Amino acid sequence: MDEKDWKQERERLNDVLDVIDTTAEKLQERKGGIKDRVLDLRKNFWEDVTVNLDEPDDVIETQASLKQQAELLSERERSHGQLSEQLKTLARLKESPYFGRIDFQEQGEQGPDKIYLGIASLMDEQEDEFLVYDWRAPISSLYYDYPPGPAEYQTTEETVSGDIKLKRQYIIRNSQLKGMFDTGLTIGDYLLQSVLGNNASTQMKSIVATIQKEQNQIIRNEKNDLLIVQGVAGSGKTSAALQRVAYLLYRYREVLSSDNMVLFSPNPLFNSYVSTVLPELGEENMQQTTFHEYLDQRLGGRFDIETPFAQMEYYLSASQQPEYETRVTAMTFKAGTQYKKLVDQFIEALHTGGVEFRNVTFRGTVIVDKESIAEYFYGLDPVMSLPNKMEATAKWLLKQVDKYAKGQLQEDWVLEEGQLLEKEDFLSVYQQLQEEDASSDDPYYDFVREEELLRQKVIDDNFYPLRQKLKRRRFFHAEKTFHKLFDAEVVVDGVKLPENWPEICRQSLELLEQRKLTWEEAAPYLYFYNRLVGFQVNRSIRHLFIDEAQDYSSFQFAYFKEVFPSSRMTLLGDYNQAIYAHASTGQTLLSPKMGAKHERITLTRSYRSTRQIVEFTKALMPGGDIIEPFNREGSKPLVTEVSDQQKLKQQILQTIKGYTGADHQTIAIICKTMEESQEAYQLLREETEAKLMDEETHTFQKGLLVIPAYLAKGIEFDAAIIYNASAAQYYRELERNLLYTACTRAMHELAVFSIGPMSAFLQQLPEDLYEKA
Ligand SMILES: Nc1ncnc2c1ncn2[C@@H]1O[C@H](COP(=O)(O)OP(=O)(O)OP(=O)(O)O)[C@@H](O)[C@H]1O
Repeated sequence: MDEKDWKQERERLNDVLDVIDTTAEKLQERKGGIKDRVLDLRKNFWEDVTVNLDEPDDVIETQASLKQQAELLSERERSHGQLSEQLKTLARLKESPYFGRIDFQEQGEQGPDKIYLGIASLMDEQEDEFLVYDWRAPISSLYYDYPPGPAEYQTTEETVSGDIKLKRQYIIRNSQLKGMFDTGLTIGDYLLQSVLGNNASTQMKSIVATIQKEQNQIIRNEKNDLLIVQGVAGSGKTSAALQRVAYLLYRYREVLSSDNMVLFSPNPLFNSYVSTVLPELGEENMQQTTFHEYLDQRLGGRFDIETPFAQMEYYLSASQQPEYETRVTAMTFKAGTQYKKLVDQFIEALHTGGVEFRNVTFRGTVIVDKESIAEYFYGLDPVMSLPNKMEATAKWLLKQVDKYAKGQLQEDWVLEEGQLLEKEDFLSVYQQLQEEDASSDDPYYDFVREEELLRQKVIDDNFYPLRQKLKRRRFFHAEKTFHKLFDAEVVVDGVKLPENWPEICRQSLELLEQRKLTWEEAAPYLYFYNRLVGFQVNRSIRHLFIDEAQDYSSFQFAYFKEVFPSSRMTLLGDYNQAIYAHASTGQTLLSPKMGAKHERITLTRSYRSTRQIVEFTKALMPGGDIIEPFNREGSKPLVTEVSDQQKLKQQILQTIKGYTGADHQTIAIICKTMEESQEAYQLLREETEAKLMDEETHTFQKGLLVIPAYLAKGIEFDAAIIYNASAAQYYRELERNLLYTACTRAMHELAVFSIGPMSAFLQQLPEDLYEKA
């Protein structure tokens, strides 16, 4: 690239910056004008409305006038809001107007078009030419998908073919052109190198300038309702998912908003970690939640729901406890399709009998007893669905309650309670009397009518909670009905039950009776409950994203499909990072055998860690040879065996010192469990400023952190220290995955310690992959 190129590019950049400035000035002026008008409108709102309530026609006219005025005001307020958004985007563009360019010669056209790509589009002052194209525009996909040479892109109407003559990248910071280079096949290894070489951040960054071709396939994917992404650790799954949200918001901006999208993420810490990416791109964040939060909203009032982390903690550290094996088998079995089949069969059987009902009582008197409810329920047309039967029964019961309530009107207690009503209630009775125009000349009539109204008020108030309960289907006992699933006499047809099913049943009942819902039972129970009363279907969600999808069970997935029937789904995950007990059977949502019709994209390139760290971590996994490191050099991981905890402490302190000296700003000591994290924290707290991260931690900070591996999921650190990767700690297959997950959090440095002999997973690694201390 010669001086002439630099001169031209600098001049162009200055021209674009001028346009940004003038556009911003114009918008600012318009915004000021609108603001004045909004203030005026608010001030004079009532003066500009004709208020006349004399005749019915006048009332209608007044209403129309009010509506018109309110619409005008909100329309102005909206344009004011939109202008503010546009100004924010311009401010972001000014900082760095574009990051790439392609010169594209369309077939049959003369001379190539210069297409500059940025985070938003910008037009020239005459508004007839794009100075910058939004990275999500159809033509921009050329930049991500092709090296120079023949290329094509898809618009909504057609495929446009041509030739890319040039592909160039820019580094523009603070409105200054700091660097540029022409690239070949991949989008500048150089730029990617420099981005990936930076220190880890406590917030995820947008990757629009360096999206890789295979990631672009995920971002712009529109073919299937179900997209499954299996990507190795650090391959950019989460990054691609977030850019995909931004892309969809752009592509369907007329019909889709951030409220129509939801991301299920592994933990609240992760939620805050990714929360800045979309705002950085000028988009609002989608809804974000965790599955536990979601279940807790639905069932939290009735049960104490175990968190997935508590389940994991139990799985990893309670092996000495009685009944451990039973519980672990339950974790696996209840996550799978066989258990779903069992629950489905159980629900089917409830069509003919088995639902437990409650007496409907009022002040200790049974209005309708449970036997009569059962008789009514099971007397309904057998072809009706269970939710319809529930609805019909609720209606019938409400009628019975109404009848009973009428009968109570003249009872003494009603009058007695009437005396205790609040002043406001008397006032409202009085007002009602006046409205009825009943305050006749006959004082006796007034007296009688007043008492009647007071009695009615007492009855309404007293029966309100009961009516609400009936509407919420509390006339049947969901929990007791569910307990029957674990009764010996449940008939199962074609379900492969685990050998220790009787023990599982006993344990399940014990837990349920204490109102404890284990993590493996939570989704099945909610599914069961909804099959009885009807699913609260959410049709407003159009796109559902599930990150770390390998951690969800097929039962949970089945639940998602019921609740979000109108939603497209993107599942992203890595089966090598499956760490929950149910994955021990080898089946996860990402397994190639997934039944539903779907498209599958596999990412094998790992961007997060240095080549040396990737070579080390890939060797930990069977089949890991498909993992390709991105070429970024660093030092080999360090593996150290020590004899006891005091030696471990010395070594870790020394390693931390080295890392801090090398300017690494986020250093994580990753432990197997929370229990071990507490131990590590106690060991180091006096000599360091370590912070302990737990389930309750919602934001992640710089510095030295002590964290269990399952909370570090999805997050990355400049340097990772594995606290104790000993043979005693990591030996089961899922612990291999846990160790892999922990090690793959490191971007630049990795140190693995072990008290006593190291885990067999490490022992089998070729020795040239690490330095041994
Ligand atoms: N195209 C890219 N350009 C720049 N950085 C990238 C790109 N793709 C991925 N990265 C970086 O690689 C790191 C890993 O990305 P991300 O967290 O999205 O991966 P992941 O597949 O979700 O990882 P894991 O499964 O290990 O949690 C991040 O720092 C991300 O910014």
